[in-house]
Amino acid sequence: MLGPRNERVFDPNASIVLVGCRGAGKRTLGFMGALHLRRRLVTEDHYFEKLTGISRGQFLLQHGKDLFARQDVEVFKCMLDSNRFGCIIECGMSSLSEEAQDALREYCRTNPVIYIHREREQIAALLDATDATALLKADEKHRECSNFEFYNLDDSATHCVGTSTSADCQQTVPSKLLNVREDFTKFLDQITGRGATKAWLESPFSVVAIPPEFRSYSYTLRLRLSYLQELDMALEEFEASADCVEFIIDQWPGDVAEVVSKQVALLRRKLGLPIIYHVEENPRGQRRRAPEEKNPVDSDLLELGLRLGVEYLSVDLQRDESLIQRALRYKGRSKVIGNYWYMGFGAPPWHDDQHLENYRRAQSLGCDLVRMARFSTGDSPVGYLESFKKRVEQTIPNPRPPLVAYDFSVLGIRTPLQSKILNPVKHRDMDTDHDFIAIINTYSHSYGLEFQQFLLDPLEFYVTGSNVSWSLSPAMQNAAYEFSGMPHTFQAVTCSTLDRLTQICLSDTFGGASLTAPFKLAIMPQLKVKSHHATAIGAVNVVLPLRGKTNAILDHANSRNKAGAAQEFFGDNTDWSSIFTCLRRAISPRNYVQPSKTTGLVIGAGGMARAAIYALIQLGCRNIFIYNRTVERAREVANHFNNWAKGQQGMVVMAKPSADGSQLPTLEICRVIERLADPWPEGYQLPTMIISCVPATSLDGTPPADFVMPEGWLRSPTGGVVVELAYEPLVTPLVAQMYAYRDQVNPSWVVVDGLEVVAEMAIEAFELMTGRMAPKRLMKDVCRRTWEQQQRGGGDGASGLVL
Ligand SMILES: O=C1C[C@@](O)(C(=O)O)C[C@@H](O)[C@@H]1O
Repeated sequence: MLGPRNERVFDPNASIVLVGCRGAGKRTLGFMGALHLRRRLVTEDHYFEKLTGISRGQFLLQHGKDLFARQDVEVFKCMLDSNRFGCIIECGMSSLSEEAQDALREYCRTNPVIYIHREREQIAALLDATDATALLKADEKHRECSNFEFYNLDDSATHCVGTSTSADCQQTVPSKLLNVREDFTKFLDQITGRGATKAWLESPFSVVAIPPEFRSYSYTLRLRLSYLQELDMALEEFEASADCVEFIIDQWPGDVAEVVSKQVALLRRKLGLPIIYHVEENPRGQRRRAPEEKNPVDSDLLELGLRLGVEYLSVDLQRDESLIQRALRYKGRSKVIGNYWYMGFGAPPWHDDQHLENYRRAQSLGCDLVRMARFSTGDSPVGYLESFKKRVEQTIPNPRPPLVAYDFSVLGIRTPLQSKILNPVKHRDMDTDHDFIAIINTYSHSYGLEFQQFLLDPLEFYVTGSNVSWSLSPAMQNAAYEFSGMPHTFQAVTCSTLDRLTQICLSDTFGGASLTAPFKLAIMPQLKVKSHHATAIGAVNVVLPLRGKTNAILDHANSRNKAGAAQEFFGDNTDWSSIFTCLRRAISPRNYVQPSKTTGLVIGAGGMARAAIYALIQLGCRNIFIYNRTVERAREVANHFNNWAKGQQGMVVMAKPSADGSQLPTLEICRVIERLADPWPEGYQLPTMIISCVPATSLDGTPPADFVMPEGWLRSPTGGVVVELAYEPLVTPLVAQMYAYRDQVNPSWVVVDGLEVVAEMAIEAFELMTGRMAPKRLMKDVCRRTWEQQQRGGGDGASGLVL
């Protein structure tokens, strides 16, 4: 039997509609979404005024309630109709009327309509107490006239970006909406289908570029709703414990849709992993349900998962046909995993034709993956499963969905080596009675086994350059290897000749290296492949060997963590991306980049300054100023990027203010400021993003760069972000100045210190070099602790070989 047509794949540019109660956060999300997808934001209020010439309030006053209601619905329909593509449409209260809801239902056939909701108490607190209950009741109707939903999780906690000491959380980000933006933009990428392609194009060796089912080994962290409901541990503790998380719904609380939506939102935010959404048919410890009861409930729950835009929906193919068909019809951009579970005694052995038949059926239904698990009493030697997988490959034509297959017993999955992908694992602190399949296997244990069985190899990684003995990278990387069950080593090697570096790289056990001066530029000609970012900047700081058997990038990416001869190398630049990440994280919504207005300032003209300029360009900033003591060097850097910009499509032609105030078009995106005593250039906004790329202490006997900002340049009324790259000392003159300025003049400034940036660099380098998700919190913590030890003169910090 063939699967049904997928009814929820829309034109990638189809306008996205946001509906929901007042106070749910539609306007803010609409604004974020429009910026992210570079679309026009259409709001109902504004559209009403555009069409009628007066505001809704005025219309109501002038024409009375009935005429207003009529007009409102007409405007609403017209708004949807005339903005079918390229917009984010924020609906106001009109979406509560029946006629508007009919129009939305119709719109759902061609466009995503997202129901935005959040904690009911929060909405109620924002509403007038008299109408709160009625409004919230009416709001539930939005579920029936939308095809997606987004749970807008509270983001009111303050966040530490970088801290001078980890305890005091000095640099609190003023923006409360940091996480919301991250959550919502990822959600939009998922439902529009641009996420995977974007990740792959941006950085093919990044962790997110390869979906878990196409990685050489991948693991699924199994988390049950019943377990999560009782959890007394922060979800963050589960970070980097797998490649994806399987959320298993194994109980049905009264307000199940709310509970499930919230849990999905929490998992997304705290773990940042793709979600497999599974609805268990017969959960252990729960009462047995009759088919008439469980089929409609579970079918609705499956649809809820799809509405929440989960990456994978897990559907049991032994269940009711209409439930399966409904899930497939509604799947949208989610991938469907078709399951066959043989849970009890008497499961057919792997050489039984039944399994092949099952696989064929899953394939013809259009499942994206097939998962088969059978209860084993020791009746089926491991070789049988291997033969079955070979049979699938030999007898079933392509495209064959990836296969996940394993045996399990009363002790859980028999061996994590049985299935290469989506191996079930649990968290190390989870009691064994919480999951009957994962039971004892954790990610690090399972991944470690791949090395013990020689399927993967211990490798050597380095940070190298002429002055690396104080690098914090060895401590961070070695902690991350240990966490992930990898027997790799990472060391600092002081060396300054290319010959010596090449010797290191050509070793069969070379895994990759972080580079510092003098190699960032010198190594460029030796690299077979470079990321386009590295080419644009003209420098690399991470190299890794290419050991794939073919030229395919996927092959090279999946050959990481394996030894062998390598003649070719890949180079990337994580200096820019870590500055980018830190800026993006710290910028407040009021300072979101507006290409024609926002200005950035970079201090310095070395390799890091280039990376900082590139980060600003990638954030959309087109007015970048450079200040450097040696003006000539600043000019060279500005010329480099202005020339580069000429060759780029889509660089906005900017308006340059002329002496008489008129605007002249120009492609110049970088300009040099010659003197600190100069006033901020006329016609340009004051900078809201400032990155200092000069060492605070001198390494070579020249006087230290004790840079501080001229007060006149700091007058941005909305504040901004200052990123300091130096961390010796951590509180540089600039950081000290900004703390004082924030306390005394404008609290809207955010300061990101050098340790935050260097930890981010190490995190990104780890992910590029190993292809595994980094334990970010652990690495950040080790970074600060090691730095503190070094300050106290502890021996553990400074290390490394001199070659
Ligand atoms: O600046 C840094 C930090 C670093 O030198 C380190 O010690 O971790 C590694 C470099 O690749 C990076 O550019």
